[in-house]
Amino acid sequence: MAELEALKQQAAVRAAALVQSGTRIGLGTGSTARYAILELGRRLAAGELEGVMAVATSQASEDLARSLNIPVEPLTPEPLDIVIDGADEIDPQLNLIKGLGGALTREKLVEVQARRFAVIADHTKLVSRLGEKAPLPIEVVQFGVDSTVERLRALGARGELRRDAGALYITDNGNYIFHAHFPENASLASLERSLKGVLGVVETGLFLGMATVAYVATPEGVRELHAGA
Ligand SMILES: O=C[C@H](O)[C@H](O)[C@H](O)COP(=O)(O)O
Repeated sequence: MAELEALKQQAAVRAAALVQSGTRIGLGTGSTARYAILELGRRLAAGELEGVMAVATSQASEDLARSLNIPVEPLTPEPLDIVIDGADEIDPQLNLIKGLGGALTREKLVEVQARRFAVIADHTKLVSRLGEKAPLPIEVVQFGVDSTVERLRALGARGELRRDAGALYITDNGNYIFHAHFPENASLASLERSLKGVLGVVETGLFLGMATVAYVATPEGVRELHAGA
């Protein structure tokens, strides 16, 4: 476990080194993104970086950034120079499953505006096919959730609403999360289109064609991955 934490940190530090003074950055969410935020805070405090502005993908990341004196602003239509975030699964095309930390909607809203979206992870997140290990988190509105879940099941989804310590998990946006499994042969693009068409679905954790680079830490070092390479 301690070894995986060290790997996450190595990937995060590598990506945080890409951030330059005076740029607009997006801060991801989760245990790996947390290391990147800590490293950015360290670089700012050390005077290696100045004049950066950040947009956070969750309240937790915003709170951490503020505690490190990283200036945080709301998301505006202005592009972000770089966004650094973790992932739950990464396929060879750098398509991702994200959202096991519950932040998928804000993450997608921020990452779609990134000039560069750097994914950071340890090697256990690499898969040959999305859905191999992780469920797909789907954010759904609370009102009428049983009806929305029924519509998801009609599309072939198996799974359950996420619960933490017995209670339904509520996102920063006040919604629930459904953790879904789909048949192995589902095409990712058509699955995404179908899910986005389901009444009651706010957003899915499929991040297709969005990542520009991935830094994946292995016991042999940090690998820099590009789509299809
Ligand atoms: O909602 C959470 C995010 O998508 C995370 O980036 C993702 O779950 C990976 O988190 P971790 O780095 O903790 O494995």
